[in-house]
Amino acid sequence: MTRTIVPVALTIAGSDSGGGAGIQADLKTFAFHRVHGISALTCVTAQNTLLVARVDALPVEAVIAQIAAVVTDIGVQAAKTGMLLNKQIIEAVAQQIEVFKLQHLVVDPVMVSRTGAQLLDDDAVAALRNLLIPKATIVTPNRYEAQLLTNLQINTLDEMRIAAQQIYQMGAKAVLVKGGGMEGNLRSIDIWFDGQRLETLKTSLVETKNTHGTGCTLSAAIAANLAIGKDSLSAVRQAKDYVTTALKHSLDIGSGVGPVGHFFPILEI
Ligand SMILES: Nc1ncnc2c1ncn2[C@@H]1O[C@H](COP(=O)(O)OP(=O)(O)OP(=O)(O)O)[C@@H](O)[C@H]1O
Ligand SMILES: Cc1ncc(COP(=O)(O)O)c(N)n1
Repeated sequence: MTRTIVPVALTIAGSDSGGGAGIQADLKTFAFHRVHGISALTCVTAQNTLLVARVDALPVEAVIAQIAAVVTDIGVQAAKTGMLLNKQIIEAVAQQIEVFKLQHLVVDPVMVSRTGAQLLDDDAVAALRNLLIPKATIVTPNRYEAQLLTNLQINTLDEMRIAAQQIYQMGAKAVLVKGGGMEGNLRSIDIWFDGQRLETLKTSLVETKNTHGTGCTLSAAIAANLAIGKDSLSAVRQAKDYVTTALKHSLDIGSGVGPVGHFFPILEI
């Protein structure tokens, strides 16, 4: 029997019981890209389209064991981090990335949910900045996260550009400052900086309130594209197109902020 060769991507993130963000969004996104998804769960949220009712962290040892189990046996072409919740988990994840020399790493510095809940402890921001961002192939802060990382106020495209350049100095190979949390037309514009190229990436603006999971979906799609072998900027451009399509097919479920439609309708790649 011949072995099927399939690209593999790892997500290290939290569970969203509502199925719109976190591990659930990541695995759907990997599957859409025909990449086999493997996962290490960091925490379990009781969450819906309205709120995050509760968060339970997994023991650090459980996070370490999951990463070790999948990486040592299955192997991985690209990885992403999402909700890491606390300093201890960030330290353990950073260490595992080093031990297993994980390449093609997308760091999504998840801090607050679309419904306003805090998803990262206050004392964990420094650990994220010092331990994880320097290991990132691409780091993908949204407006709020970029503000917290840089201590800048970000209201304009130029301020997004300045933030991207400052975050680049923290050691990531490339930075994508996302515009979803900006006002008006800036919502569909992201800024890319890799030390040389400062690019403005723009897609059509989708008018929908159902934007839950856009950031998780984007970083997972970037990781999937890296696992397939695309270069970083092409991986980001194609991932952004995928998120735009998923937003156009977002799901009006629940009574709050619904999720993007990862598969609806089933789209051709
Ligand atoms: N209304 C929109 N129309 C088109 N693109 C959008 C819209 N809102 C967000 N995006 C795009 O979605 C991607 C994710 O950006 P966003 O700033 O929403 O991330 P985020 O805040 O981390 O998401 P999350 O909701 O998962 O926390 C970016 O490429 C952004 O440009
Ligand atoms: C487990 C988990 N991970 C990430 C997010 C951020 O996504 P959003 O900002 O769309 O709520 C979330 N709400 N839950």
